[in-house]
Amino acid sequence: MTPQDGHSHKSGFVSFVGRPNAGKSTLTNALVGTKVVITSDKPQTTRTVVRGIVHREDAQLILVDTPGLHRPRTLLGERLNDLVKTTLGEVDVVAVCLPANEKPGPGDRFIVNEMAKVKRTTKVAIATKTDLVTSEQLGEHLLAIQRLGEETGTEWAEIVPVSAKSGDQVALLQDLLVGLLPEGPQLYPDGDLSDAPEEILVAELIREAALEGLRDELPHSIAVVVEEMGLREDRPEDKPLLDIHANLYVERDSQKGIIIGPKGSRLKTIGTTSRKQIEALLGTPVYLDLHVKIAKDWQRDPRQLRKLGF
Ligand SMILES: Nc1nc2c(ncn2[C@@H]2O[C@H](COP(=O)(O)OP(=O)(O)OP(=O)(O)O)[C@@H](O)[C@H]2O)c(=O)[nH]1
Repeated sequence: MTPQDGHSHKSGFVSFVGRPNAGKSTLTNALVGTKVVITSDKPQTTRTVVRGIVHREDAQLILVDTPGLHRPRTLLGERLNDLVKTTLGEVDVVAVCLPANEKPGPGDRFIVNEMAKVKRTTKVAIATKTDLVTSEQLGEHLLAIQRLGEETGTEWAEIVPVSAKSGDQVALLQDLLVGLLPEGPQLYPDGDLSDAPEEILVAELIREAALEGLRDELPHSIAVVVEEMGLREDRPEDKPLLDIHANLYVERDSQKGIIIGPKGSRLKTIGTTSRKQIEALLGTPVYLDLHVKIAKDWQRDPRQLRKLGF
């Protein structure tokens, strides 16, 4: 955190939100550039998925995904909404992408409203795709963004116009985002990371359903791993079915009994509840095959922890 040469190092998490096609992925790639890692399944917490990491001498900027916010209309119930809010609360900066060639609409307002509810996270507005508009139109757009902030009670730390396509202002945006991060050490080593964000979200939804109504130390003893996930073959195109095989790990036999419940009733509820949420999140009917297993004292065993995704 305080290297000998006196320069501070910053690190932190930034989440790009915005409705579909707002330009989040393109901007992520533009920021991350070619020399660094894109997409990984390494969760900061169990709720966030790393999309890309910007490695700099002075900072590490970790771009993470916010599940749920992309598809507000298919969200089911409050739990998924809570999931979104928790995720936004866990990052340092949340940046909403608002394409310059479209007027901010109800979808944008929904997202900015959700952002406004999360007090501690710094909020940034990014006007994307600036190459598609004239400077006059861009001026209008920036004013509209400012108004959207005022109307929703959102305080923008920055409003930044950028074109990921032409590269215009991308470096400036990177500097501004780094400037908003707290001091901190490098959090991720360089290296290849694979992409499995949906498995992690699915595991998290199952874990949440399993935690419902549990008290004391048991919640910390639960981990969920999605072993397999794939569309079932031989299904008609308009009737897809997603097969998910997942294991729910507990530490002790007695905990297994609690999770399963009388005649399997609790496990059944966990399966039904989480299946509905997964279907809402992924937009596909799901067949969920869920098993409870014992991983003895997994919290104290680094190898097991790694296997369980921690
Ligand atoms: N002209 C122009 N087009 C862009 C720019 N950024 C993104 N696009 C285009 O806009 C479309 C959507 O971009 P994405 O980056 O996939 O948007 P997204 O927000 O990640 O979309 P979802 O994954 O659906 O949430 C693509 O066709 C991009 O090529 C830009 O700076 N300028």
